[in-house]
Amino acid sequence: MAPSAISPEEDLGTEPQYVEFSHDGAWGHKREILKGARAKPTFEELPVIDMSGSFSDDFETRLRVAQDIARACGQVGFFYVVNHGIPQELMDDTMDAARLYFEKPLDEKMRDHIYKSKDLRGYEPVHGANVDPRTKGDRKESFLHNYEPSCDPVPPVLTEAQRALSHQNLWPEGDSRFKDACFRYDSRMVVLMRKMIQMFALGLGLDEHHFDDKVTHPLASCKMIHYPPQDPSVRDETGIGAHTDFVCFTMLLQDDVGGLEVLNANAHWVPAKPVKGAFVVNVGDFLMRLTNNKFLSTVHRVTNTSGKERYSMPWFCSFNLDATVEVLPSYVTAEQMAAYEPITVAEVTMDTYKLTASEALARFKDGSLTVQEYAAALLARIAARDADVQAWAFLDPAHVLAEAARLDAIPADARGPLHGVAVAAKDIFFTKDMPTQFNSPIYAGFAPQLDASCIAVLRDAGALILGKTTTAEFAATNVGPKTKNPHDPLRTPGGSSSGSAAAVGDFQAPVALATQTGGSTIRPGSFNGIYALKPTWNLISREGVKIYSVLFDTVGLYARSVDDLSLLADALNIHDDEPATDEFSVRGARFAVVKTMVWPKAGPGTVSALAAGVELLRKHGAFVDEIELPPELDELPLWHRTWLAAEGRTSFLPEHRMARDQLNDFLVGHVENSLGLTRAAQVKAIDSIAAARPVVDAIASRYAALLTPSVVDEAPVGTAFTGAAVFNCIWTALHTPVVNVPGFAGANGMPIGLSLVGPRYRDRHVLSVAKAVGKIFEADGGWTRAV
Ligand SMILES: O=C(O)CCC(=O)C(=O)O
Ligand SMILES: [Fe+2]
Repeated sequence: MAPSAISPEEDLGTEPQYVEFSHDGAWGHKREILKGARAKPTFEELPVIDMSGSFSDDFETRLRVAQDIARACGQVGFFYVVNHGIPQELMDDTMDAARLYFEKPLDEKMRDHIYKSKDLRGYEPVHGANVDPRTKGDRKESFLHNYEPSCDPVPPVLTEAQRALSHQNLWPEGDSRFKDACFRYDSRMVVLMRKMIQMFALGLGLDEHHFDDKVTHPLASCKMIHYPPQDPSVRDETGIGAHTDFVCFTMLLQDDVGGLEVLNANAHWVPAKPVKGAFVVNVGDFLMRLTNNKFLSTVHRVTNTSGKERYSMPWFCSFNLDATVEVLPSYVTAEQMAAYEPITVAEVTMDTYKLTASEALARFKDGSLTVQEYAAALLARIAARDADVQAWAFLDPAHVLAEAARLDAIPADARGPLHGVAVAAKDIFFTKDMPTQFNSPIYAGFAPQLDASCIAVLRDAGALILGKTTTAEFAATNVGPKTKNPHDPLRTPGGSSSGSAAAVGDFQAPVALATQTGGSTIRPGSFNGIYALKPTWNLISREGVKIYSVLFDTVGLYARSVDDLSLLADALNIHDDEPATDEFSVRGARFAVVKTMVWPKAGPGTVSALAAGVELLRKHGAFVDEIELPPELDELPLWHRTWLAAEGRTSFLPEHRMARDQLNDFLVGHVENSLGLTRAAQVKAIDSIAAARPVVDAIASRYAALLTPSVVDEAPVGTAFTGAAVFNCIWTALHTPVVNVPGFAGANGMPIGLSLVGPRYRDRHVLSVAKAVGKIFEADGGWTRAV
């Protein structure tokens, strides 16, 4: 059957039919269409409530209005209010301001795009939103701004914390008339909102002022909407898909065109016909929560088949961002327990981009977040930070949102274990839907139509591949791409997985794919203050990843929590022989600190981080031995370098032949064997490494993990040089699993991590150790994440 967003009650057969809608921010709720004998008593029109009595000095008069409102909220969830005190002229002027705004050329409006604002304020073009995932998007453009305390006739006094929470608007540049018009309207609407809240309180049997202190600086926003006419024969497009409003309640101003429809209990659509001078008021999800479902957050939609342009302006009302929404005690009974946990407005509306992958996944599962909302929050974060961080080699927001809509449309029981988890991929992993260019001019515009093996596995598990992140050329040089360290834009994020580490460190993606041939996963992990896993070599397939060294290249992972690394490890089928314990205990465990043969290179930051790490482990009841690797392994770094040159000589031959002048000198040197290395020396190097592996495995097996530096020091200043990999290439050559654990700080406050190392194929064990150790290092290591 062709998808249909319009009039689902047509073609009713004997099978039950449903209307689907989005509720509490998630699509997939449904209500059965009931006809004839099965129909329940329900509303067929929306009540009109005269507000004039609410302004009376007489309590009984106010109470009567409040009771009318409460009745409407309980039976319909929608009503008109007239005599509300907002002058008609002000309504008309604000509508005119909206019309004028939408008449501007698209490219001008796109300068105000919501993705340029961290709080998703500003302009959203036609099809930018897609409430009903069966359609190609909402046929509407809108401009969203929130009420600003400065236009409040009762200006709130905000604490520092409240100011930090508040949402920032994005106003069109050089258009103060538009902004002034919005402020004039808001300064009256916020007063009406407070009056309405008092009526709700009274109607709910509470003191009239019960909620007053929750609306002193409310989260209130005004969305100006323009619905261009839609073609009635186009079935996969609608004005706005069926939904309930997320907020406490909405006060909607609409023009005389019509098109808003409200779903009654029989799943029939009742038109909310335009009534001159009236607001259409509807209950939102928060008010439904407060009243333990007594007030109805009613489903509604807009289809504009009038042939005319339609304009509307919902004013969305919620409590203060730091106010708690909890079920009113008077609505909890022995028969009816509280249906909702207490939650602050901020918790439900903000900082979605900060969720870890595991947290986001839990919210997709409980239906409180859609992948589309999550993707939009990440895109907004990216838009707000991209000029400073520049982590992306390729990112197409429209494609990300389309993918998110596709994922939202998957029925709950068919969703994968990584459903909706957003993954950033270093631009050396092939992606079938995005270019893959290795930061090499030779491959400009290159777009293999195939996913790298691990991308295919992640996608199959339901991951949302966000985009491609910057890399050093072919992930094979120390020359940084454009990317800056999110903790200090004057410093390198490290390399070669520069963009992946910076994106995760900057909350632009919860997790990312990296690779390591020398120190390309662990070093940026340390520089950006995140967890990094370099698994046992070839545990994650490298098929579809540009090759530097077959024997060293290792696919790695980034996250801001060990749980997220484990989540990815599950999806990538990474398992030890013996299942790792969930609750590894540092107390009583034995660690070995290994300074390694390159310790003289350690800077003051790493010297003190390692000392602090040892002290913290001991303080928490661990035994820490100080050990040395056997002296016959002293040449490991040299062997690594020698063998790498052998493989580089092979790997970059095509580029050398095709475009030598566009290839980095270091890689040209590989192909031309500029170091004059003999094959005999290279064979000896790799054989010596191979012989060292079981030796080091045996040492590592005696301990919970080896503790060793991740870096020389904090990220150096400048972005041209990505830093030294001396502390990493040893473990890359040895193929051992390594986890960078953040928590320490250098002389300039930049993050420094330490590496935990285990024997080969004990990756899950090392992760479980890293989880326990990470808690300690993050709590007391001296560095806290603040970007
Ligand atoms: O435009 C309308 O009439 C309704 C808009 C709406 O429901 C919304 O933006 O939530
Ligand atoms: Fe709505």
